[in-house]
Amino acid sequence: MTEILTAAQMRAIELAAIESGEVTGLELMERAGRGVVDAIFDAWPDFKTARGPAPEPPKYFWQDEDAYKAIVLCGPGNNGGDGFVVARLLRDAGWVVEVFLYGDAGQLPPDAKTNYQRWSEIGAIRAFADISEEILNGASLTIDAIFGTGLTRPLPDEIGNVLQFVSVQANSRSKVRPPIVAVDVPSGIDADSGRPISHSVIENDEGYYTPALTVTFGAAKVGHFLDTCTSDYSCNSVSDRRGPSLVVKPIGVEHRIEVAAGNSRIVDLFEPDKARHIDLLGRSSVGLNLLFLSKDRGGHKFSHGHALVLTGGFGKTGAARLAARGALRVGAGLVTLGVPPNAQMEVASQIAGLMMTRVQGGEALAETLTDARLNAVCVGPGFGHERARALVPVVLSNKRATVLDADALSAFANAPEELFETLHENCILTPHKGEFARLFPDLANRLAEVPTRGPAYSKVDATREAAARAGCVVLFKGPDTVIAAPDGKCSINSAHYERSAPWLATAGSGDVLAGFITGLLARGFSAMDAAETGAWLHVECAIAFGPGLIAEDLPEILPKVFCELGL
Ligand SMILES: NC(=O)C1=CN([C@@H]2O[C@H](COP(=O)(O)OP(=O)(O)OC[C@H]3O[C@@H](n4cnc5c(N)ncnc54)[C@H](OP(=O)(O)O)[C@@H]3O)[C@@H](O)[C@H]2O)[C@@H](O)CC1
Ligand SMILES: Nc1ncnc2c1ncn2[C@@H]1O[C@H](COP(=O)(O)OP(=O)(O)O)[C@@H](O)[C@H]1O
Ligand SMILES: [K+]
Repeated sequence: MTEILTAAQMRAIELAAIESGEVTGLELMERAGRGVVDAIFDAWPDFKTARGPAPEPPKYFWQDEDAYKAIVLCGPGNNGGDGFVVARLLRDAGWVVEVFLYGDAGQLPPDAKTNYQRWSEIGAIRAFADISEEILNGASLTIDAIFGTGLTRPLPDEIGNVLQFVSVQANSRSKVRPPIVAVDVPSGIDADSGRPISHSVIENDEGYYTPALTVTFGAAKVGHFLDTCTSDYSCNSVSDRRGPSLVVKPIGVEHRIEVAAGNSRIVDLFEPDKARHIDLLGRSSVGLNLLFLSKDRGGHKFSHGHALVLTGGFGKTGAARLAARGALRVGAGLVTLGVPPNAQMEVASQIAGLMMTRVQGGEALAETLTDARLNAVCVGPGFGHERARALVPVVLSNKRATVLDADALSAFANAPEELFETLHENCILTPHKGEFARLFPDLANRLAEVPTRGPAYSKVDATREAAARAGCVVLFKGPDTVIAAPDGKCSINSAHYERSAPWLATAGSGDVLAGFITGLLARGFSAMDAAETGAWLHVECAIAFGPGLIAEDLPEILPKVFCELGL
């Protein structure tokens, strides 16, 4: 399990470590700064090997035209303190370093002030007002140590303007610009929601600035995997991989995080509500479920579940066929398509391993569902609103494990409460952003408001509220898919950083996801386990296939993914 933390949780863990006497705040800051410099050298090995140790006297640096140069932007809190440590360590490694401080040095918190003073003994500190385009462009690297987890309100213009410039600089596709390294969190982004706290920089056509590398400490923060924090504009990628990188550097508080993940005492110290924990899906978190994906050696098709995927009418059956193929590939023993008579020929001519049965209206569906072996249903892809309004209530009244996707959601835009009343705990709703807004307009509006303070309302908050209201699992799709259960259990399936899978943005990929989840329900997975495992496998398939992916490829690459997982 990879637990990711809110800013408040991280602060509590840091405080507990300091109060226990195990470590001082100053030492944590030193480790954090060291972690940033190590991550920089890992990401760009040339930066380490091309320069020797710092020669003396310091003024020599300013005359050394070949030395790498870093601009370090320090803020008024401990994030700025980390920046002073980074400045000192880079200087020790032979770099020319220029440091800029926002705010009054006299107001710095104690550890940051100590590091400010240490830097003052060896280098100059200038005000933000002195930053120019020329200075930023002349650097090999810019270090953003302005704000981290302590951002609480909109950025002052003085900082916003610098970030505005930095964002154009970092995002420019036409020119190679110096990369930006964010310390802990890109400044201006709220660590809990991944959203920028209001400033004109967010209006920029180029998007918010994306650091080539973000280095965070102890554990990743929830916001690293949500919303704007994951936007992928940077052309200054680390080494040969596309897109931004996130590195988590240990600073010695990790055992507390592990204890926290184990829900033992320390967790109660700072977060009594265990439903506030958020899991980042990874191989380890779905590992146990993967064991159950293997088929029983002595089993037969009926012992692996029978999924029913309902299709739309003539010319509209492709989406359900994609879902059905996904359900079969993921391991359901049998998959039957429930087809209206006008689409029978269309479907019959395009399937082999799948079965088909006629489902015209509610009565026929009720009759079909008298077969108790049909233990999971997928309803919605390519369905049409009329058919959805007629059949969804029948599906739900039969209390089968059910995935509701696409039109099964949109058809209830005018009366979401009607739908919520009939949902049960074995249901999963899989809305994309538009479908989510139709069913939960107030939550979507809240999510769309420009935040003016941190912690900002997040996709995690919205999905949790939606799940509680609907009374079932909600899987809110996107590159930052959030999955929540009514009891508050929540996870993020991130398709970012090393799991970046933009090829999933292709027609029909959501239908296959609905099919994967339905297949897992047929295999007996609980709603939450099916949603998490299905979503995780979906991204794994996209990564395994790579560029050029279309929805049809997803089920076909699944055997390779299974094979690599050792199934
Ligand atoms: N947790 C850990 O284990 C470790 C954490 N470490 C580091 O500490 C960082 C957190 O430090 P932090 O709490 O001091 O917060 P930070 O982000 O520096 O900013 C707070 C300052 O900014 C100000 N301020 C806020 N918003 C503002 C705005 N819009 N415009 C203007 N000012 C604004 C705010 O002012 P105030 O609200 O108090 O008036 C306060 O002065 C964390 O990200 C990591 O880098 C490591 O050193 C060691 C291990
Ligand atoms: N940029 C992206 N990176 C990763 N996954 C993405 C991206 N864009 C979309 N997805 C995923 O692709 C799927 C698209 O589903 P959906 O919007 O329902 O499309 P469709 O209705 O065409 O199937 C979702 O699972 C979503 O999480
Ligand atoms: K920062």
